[in-house]
Amino acid sequence: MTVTTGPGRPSGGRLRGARRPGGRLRCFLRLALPFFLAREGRGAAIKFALAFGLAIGAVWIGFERNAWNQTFFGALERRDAAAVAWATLDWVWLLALLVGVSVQRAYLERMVVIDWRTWLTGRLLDRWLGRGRLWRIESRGTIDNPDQRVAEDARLLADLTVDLSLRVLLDLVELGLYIGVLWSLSGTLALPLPGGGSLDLPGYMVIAALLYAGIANLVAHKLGRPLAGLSATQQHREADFRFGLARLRDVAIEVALLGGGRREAGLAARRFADVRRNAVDLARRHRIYALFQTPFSYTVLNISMFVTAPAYLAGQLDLGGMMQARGAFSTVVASFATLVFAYPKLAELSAVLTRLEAFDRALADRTPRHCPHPAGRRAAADRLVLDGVVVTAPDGRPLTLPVDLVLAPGERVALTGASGTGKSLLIAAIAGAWPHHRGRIIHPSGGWPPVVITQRPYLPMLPLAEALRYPATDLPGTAAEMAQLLDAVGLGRLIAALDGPAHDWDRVLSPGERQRLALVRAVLRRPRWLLIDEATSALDAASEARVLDVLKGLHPPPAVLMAAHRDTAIAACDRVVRLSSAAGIIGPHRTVSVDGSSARS
Ligand SMILES: Nc1ncnc2c1ncn2[C@@H]1O[C@H](COP(=O)(O)OP(=O)(O)OP(=O)(O)O)[C@@H](O)[C@H]1O
Repeated sequence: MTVTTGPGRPSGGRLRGARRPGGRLRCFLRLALPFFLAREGRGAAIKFALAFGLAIGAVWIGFERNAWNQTFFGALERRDAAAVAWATLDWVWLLALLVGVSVQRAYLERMVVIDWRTWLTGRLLDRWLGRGRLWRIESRGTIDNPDQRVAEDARLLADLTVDLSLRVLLDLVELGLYIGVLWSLSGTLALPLPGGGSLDLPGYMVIAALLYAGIANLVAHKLGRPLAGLSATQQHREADFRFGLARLRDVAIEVALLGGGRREAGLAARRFADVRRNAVDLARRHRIYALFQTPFSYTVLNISMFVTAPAYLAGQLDLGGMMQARGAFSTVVASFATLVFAYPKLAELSAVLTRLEAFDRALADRTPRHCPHPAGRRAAADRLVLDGVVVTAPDGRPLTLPVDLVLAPGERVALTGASGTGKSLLIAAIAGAWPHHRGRIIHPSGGWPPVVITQRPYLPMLPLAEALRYPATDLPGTAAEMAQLLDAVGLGRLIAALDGPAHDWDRVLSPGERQRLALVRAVLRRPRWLLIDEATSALDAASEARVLDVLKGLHPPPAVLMAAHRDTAIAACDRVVRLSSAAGIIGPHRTVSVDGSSARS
């Protein structure tokens, strides 16, 4: 037995778009560290190390190709045909090696992305769909499109982190390798001073390369900073647009009957206009960025010529040496200016982490599925007790007046009240799915959690027998029992479909048929506590009578709390609790027995 009390106002309102310093990095570490400690992560780490090793191999080949400049151009300068021919053969061999290494490296890199994404997706799914968080997050409405954060943001995070981390590591290796080469080729430049004399500048090419790349990094940061915010908005609007389209499939029949196709096209076009508007802003910012990045990329080689020319003119380098120094200079600049080339992707990564950070915080909600808090208060007997329970909206606004109720095993109580008085939410609160309530809900010690039948039952796209066992996979109910129950509720024609193919049952069955299947499913679970939310509202009188007969004939009889409007359903219960909305009727709730006498509950 456990007691639940409402947690009061949610703190979820801060989640949308909230940012905290270092939050993105912490969020990344929270997601990444457990992966590398898990078995899958260790396998991926080995693949990453191999990909990195191959990438270093490619750097080494590049290094050899750079040294090849010296050999080839030296031979050319000496007009040594044989040496030129050998150098050409070397070039072919290095190229073949480079192709092999690069292809295998790209493959391993993709495999690491797949492993990382698989683990990440599984973890996000487990956390999102576990402990009743799916509904809690949905009911607060503070996280937009969580489905797309699992599908799209996890994919982007895996892609971008593997790509960027490999790139940064390689840049560091290249930088270390080529700085030494460039330093040794630079020699010492004697800078003439205005008052006569000169200033000796050792390793001047290294200093020039680092200065040049450092300034480029600063400019890249200045110009690229707005890209992160624009990328986040783009991902958000794309997700809204996709969700709107996907939702249309669920309401296709209603849209068709209402003749709403054109209007829906207009609404979708309006959402797409939001996508487009931000995409244009993003494209403009990319253009500004490219106005800097493109000339930077194209001019690195030329600049390297101007920087290395003084050493050639001073006779410190021959032509081959100058060509080698030129290659080394470009590589040092390109590796040190890693920000310039990676900024657009870094901005995208930052946007993804901003979205995942808010999601991650919502997923950190530790409210237990069925017994929020405080646990430990015991009921005197095996009963469900509601003590002054007020159901509230997520913002704390009361939706009902205080409800007192005691439900004993085997009892059947009807919950009535005008539409919108909070019957469904009270049932959800008792079941632990609606955390917004005050007062105490004391759960019974045995047979809890209850089995709940909702007004619009959900049947997963599985073969019918499996859909009837959902969410369990191995209920004790046999095929014969299922068939008997289907027959009892007037759905004998579906017996043949029990082990047939999966269908989208929401589409191929009527609401009344789905309600009857939901009752069969609940009975198969042999409930001790049954919460029913207008589960016969779509049935004709005869079908409803059959369903109520099944309910009354259960042995041992479960305790039933049934939200109902119809007299027939109410008559099947021992007592009635009438609910009034907090905004409507003022006065105490009354428990009324069906024979007409009434008593304070
Ligand atoms: N997520 C929500 N946030 C805020 N208010 C909500 C939310 N869900 C429902 N409500 C409001 O709570 C009130 C009670 O809703 P509920 O569905 O429990 O009524 P009900 O008595 O079951 O109605 P009906 O008999 O029509 O099924 C309604 O006024 C509804 O607008």
